[in-house]
Amino acid sequence: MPLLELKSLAIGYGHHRVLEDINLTLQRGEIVTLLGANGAGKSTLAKAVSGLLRPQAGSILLEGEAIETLSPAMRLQRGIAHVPEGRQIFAGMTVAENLALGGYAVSKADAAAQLETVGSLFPVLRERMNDIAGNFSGGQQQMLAIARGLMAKPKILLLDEPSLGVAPLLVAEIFRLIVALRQQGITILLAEQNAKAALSIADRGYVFENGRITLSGVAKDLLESKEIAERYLGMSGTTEASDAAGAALAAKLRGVMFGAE
Ligand SMILES: Nc1ncnc2c1ncn2[C@@H]1O[C@H](COP(=O)(O)OP(=O)(O)OP(=O)(O)O)[C@@H](O)[C@H]1O
Repeated sequence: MPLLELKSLAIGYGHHRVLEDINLTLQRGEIVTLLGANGAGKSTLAKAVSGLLRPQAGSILLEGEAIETLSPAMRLQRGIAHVPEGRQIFAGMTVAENLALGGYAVSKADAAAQLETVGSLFPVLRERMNDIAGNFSGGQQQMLAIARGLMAKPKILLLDEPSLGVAPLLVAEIFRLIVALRQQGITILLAEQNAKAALSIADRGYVFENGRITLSGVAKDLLESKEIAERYLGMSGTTEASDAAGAALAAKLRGVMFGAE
């Protein structure tokens, strides 16, 4: 049974339908990336999973149990933590205060244990516990946002554009950190515009276009397919689609684009 399963999900804002017929699975221990251009609906999907948006149709199953009617707080208690786009840290508060808020839903003992884990994952935060978060660089604020999410002891971490507004050197560190989180047993759903970086650490990926998933597959195959890279992921200069998997995906892409397999 998948850890998380989205079935025929439709999501939107009022009468504005953004996503239609979304079917997606997340297995325990996976990093799965959501790819697509600006406005493709990646954040919208993340909000529906964490409960900030109610789906208009379809279901969301966590370990086989429907959760689409649960509040965000209840989903957090069940193990889904959302690290939103733009970080949304409490800029006027200290690092320690931000982390304490992240741990509000777990027991004191769990929060203390998570604080230890977070401290060892982010030495830079441990050293600056009493500093005001708003004075941090973009990358450090992103680390704090991830750390705050971890304080809830999640099974699933929804990371929305963690590389946005972060200096290149720190971007690499953040992606390394995501891999380290998976090694600690956390399952990750990663929405990213930095498709190449996301696919290079992910197990699988889903491509969003025109409100639907137009393509999904093993991250390595998506990364190696030149056609997909150029047409769907906005990347150029990647290597030829040299193997059978890449060619198969390219054929599928032609099917998607021209309505024939
Ligand atoms: N609060 C809102 N009310 C109405 N429409 C919205 C709202 N938030 C997003 N949208 C619309 O939903 C669509 C998908 O936006 P979304 O933010 O999910 O895309 P995205 O793939 O995450 O892109 P980005 O990386 O730019 O955030 C867009 O057309 C956007 O204008």
